[in-house]
Amino acid sequence: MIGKKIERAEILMEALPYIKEFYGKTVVIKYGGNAMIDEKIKDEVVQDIVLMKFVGMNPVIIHGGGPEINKVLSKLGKTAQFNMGNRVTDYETMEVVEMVLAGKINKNIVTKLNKFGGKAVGLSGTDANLIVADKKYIEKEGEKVDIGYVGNVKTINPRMIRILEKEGFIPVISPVGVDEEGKSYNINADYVAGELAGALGAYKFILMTDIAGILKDIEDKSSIISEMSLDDAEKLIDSGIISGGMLPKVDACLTALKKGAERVHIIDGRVRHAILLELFTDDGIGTMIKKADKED
Ligand SMILES: Nc1ncnc2c1ncn2[C@@H]1O[C@H](COP(=O)(O)OP(=O)(O)O)[C@@H](O)[C@H]1O
Ligand SMILES: CC(=O)N[C@@H](CCC(=O)OP(=O)(O)O)C(=O)O
Repeated sequence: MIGKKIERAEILMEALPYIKEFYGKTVVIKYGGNAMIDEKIKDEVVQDIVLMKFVGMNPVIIHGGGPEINKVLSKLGKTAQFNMGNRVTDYETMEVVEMVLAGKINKNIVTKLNKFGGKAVGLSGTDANLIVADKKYIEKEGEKVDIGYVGNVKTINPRMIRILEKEGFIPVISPVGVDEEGKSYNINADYVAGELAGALGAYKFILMTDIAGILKDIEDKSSIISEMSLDDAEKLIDSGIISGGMLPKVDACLTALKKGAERVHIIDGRVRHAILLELFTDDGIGTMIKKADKED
């Protein structure tokens, strides 16, 4: 299978015609917790990202870490609870979320990028007010449900990202937002990534998860849809084919496209060299969503 044996150098040979097209362009990569299965795969992912930087692209990483948060909560005797894809976040949970995301996971990715020759800087939404948030409520049967310290992205202030990009750094961002009073909020990393990709006008927005892409039939891996328009994606949501954990992802993709990103891709981050294969091979490995059918 493509992706199993092919090595970075071979992919790069295929990538050569694309490299000029990507030069100086921002590529936002959402690295989901379920795609971070082991240190070896993580090492390979970060090496591919360093390579992207070396050939002139500007990768910006926004990471998740849901499974790791669950692990720490369970050690503290707390049960993880979700409502419409959002973790119900009381004060103690918020402290854990911030420690795990902005502390453990962020620093793990930054350290790896630096170890493999990149210059990475870790940020959370509180740094330079990068992600300004307000409290999110869930609407259920006409009622507003309070789910604690969970935020909506209100504004993205991308100035710090631009400064870091210009100086050759790779920004690594945790999905923690801050409000005007300095209160921290937990935000689903897919949503933050979509808003960030939109605000940065990303040339590519890549979501790395633990499934091949958008499937017509969730039981059948071969039913992957390799390309679709924004309208197609909205129809698949309405028909219920896109559901569960895929919903916030596709929502994030649509936000990114509507707010300024050019192309979005959903890929299986556990596949070796998944990002390079998606960007630099004609067929790609996942699902690409673009604004309209007419575009090339
Ligand atoms: N049409 C679809 N195609 C692919 N996956 C889907 C679809 N509809 C629902 N899903 C579900 O979405 C899940 C991906 O979301 P999730 O597990 O929350 O990812 P992550 O942890 O990376 O944020 C898949 O594992 C699958 O169960
Ligand atoms: C509000 C909310 O649900 N926040 C998420 C933030 C982390 C995340 O999104 O991580 P993944 O990308 O690995 O799922 C959480 O607490 O799990």
